[in-house]
Amino acid sequence: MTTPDAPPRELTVALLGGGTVGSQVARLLRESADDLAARAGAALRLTGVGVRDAAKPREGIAPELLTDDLEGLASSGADIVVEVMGGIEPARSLILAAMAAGSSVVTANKALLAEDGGTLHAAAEKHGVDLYYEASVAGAIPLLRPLRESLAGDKVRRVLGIVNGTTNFILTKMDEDGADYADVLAEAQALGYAEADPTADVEGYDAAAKAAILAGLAFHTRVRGDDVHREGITSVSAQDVAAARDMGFVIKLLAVAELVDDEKGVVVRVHPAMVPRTHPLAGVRGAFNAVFVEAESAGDMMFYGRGAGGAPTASAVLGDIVAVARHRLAGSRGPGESTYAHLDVLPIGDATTRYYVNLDVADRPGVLAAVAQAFADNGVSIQNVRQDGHGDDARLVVRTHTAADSALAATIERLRSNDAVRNVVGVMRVEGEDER
Ligand SMILES: NC(=O)C1=CN([C@@H]2O[C@H](COP(=O)(O)OP(=O)(O)OC[C@H]3O[C@@H](n4cnc5c(N)ncnc54)[C@H](O)[C@@H]3O)[C@@H](O)[C@H]2O)C=CC1
Ligand SMILES: N[C@@H](CC=O)C(=O)O
Ligand code: NA
Repeated sequence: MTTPDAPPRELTVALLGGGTVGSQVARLLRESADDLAARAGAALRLTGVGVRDAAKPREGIAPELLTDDLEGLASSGADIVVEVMGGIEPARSLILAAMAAGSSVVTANKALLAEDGGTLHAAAEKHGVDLYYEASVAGAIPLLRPLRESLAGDKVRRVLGIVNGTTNFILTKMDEDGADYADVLAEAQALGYAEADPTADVEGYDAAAKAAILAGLAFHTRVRGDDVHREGITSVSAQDVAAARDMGFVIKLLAVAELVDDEKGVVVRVHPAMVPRTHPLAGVRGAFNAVFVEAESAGDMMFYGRGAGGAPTASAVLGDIVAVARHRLAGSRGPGESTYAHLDVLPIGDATTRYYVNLDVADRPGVLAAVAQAFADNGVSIQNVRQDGHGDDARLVVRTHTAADSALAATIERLRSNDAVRNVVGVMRVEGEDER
């Protein structure tokens, strides 16, 4: 390959964070310097890497670049400040200080964007700088720019997918190897997929933050992480995984954001769901992510790729750095926040989906009819029932047609109060059956 002519200018880059992602960003800035300069239109010079312990050597980062003075680095007036440290504070203050000093910001921090993205966007607007965050959702996969730019002329109705690599890695190993949850989590941590506190992954907070960001971009409204209905995977047992497998399903942690109520509101939810093994999401294994976007004119689209890990995430960060660099050279900015739609974020009860309900019931006449009545009285239509007797008890597995979450919740409450229902063994939403 020929080496391009030396670019006429230099832009400075300050890096806040030198961990899994930051170290890969530093490596790519160094190893791909010539290509990046040719693409951006200026050389990109790394001026410093902010870390907790600047005395600790980091492979691939020159020791003189390391600093624990993150405030000084953030407000140094670098052309681009890259925040890959994570957490709410001091990341938020450092980003705001960087913008006040005239720097454009690239961040991978979904927790912060979902908590207080409005403040960051307002500051970017005020100071006339860019705020880019492709790495914050679905790692390497180009997803936010397509939503923010390519689909700006369409109307998105639904976004559904797997957006957390750690939990998908865990669920895949549980499904394929019958692996133990704790061992798999440790492996995901060692591979650099998990958050600093992996509770964020396994309890669904990370996916909820990403769902909030996706919903905001897809529907031009503001959604915060706290608005998202969230259930993690900690209550998914090996038995649940095996039962799903027996029925031809796989359990995935899904993030769903959809327009509801005649498009007056949105429901945004993160929870484990059973997906048919024939569905494309079932084949998304390990730390890969996949997101379906349903838009009015475009129809259905699927975005697939690596959702976690140092190098894949750094790829998305570098893409943003080049975009932001081009804007600075042109004296322009990318698109700002678009929240003109002001949609209500509605409760989970307004969501509609199918369900799988697993019950232990007394094996005596009339029980099946009573169970069916509980569903019927709450307007939940049964798709099929499987009954296996064992001793005095019977196991009933009920699959429903599409129903409101509130109706299903009322049905379960009614079943729990029925003496003949000894135990509600499992309740799980079923997604992706319609496409079969
Ligand atoms: N690891 C991954 O696969 C992905 C991570 N992200 C996001 O990227 C960001 C960074 O993630 P990782 O690199 O995995 O984290 P990490 O824990 O490996 O690295 C964090 C870095 O920031 C520094 N840091 C953190 N808090 C600091 C403080 N208060 N003062 C000084 N230095 C501090 C640490 O010293 C370390 O160098 C997070 O926002 C994470 O959510 C996004 C997509 C994927
Ligand atoms: N912990 C996250 C990292 C990427 O966003 C995940 O597992 O997906
Ligand atoms: Na992405």
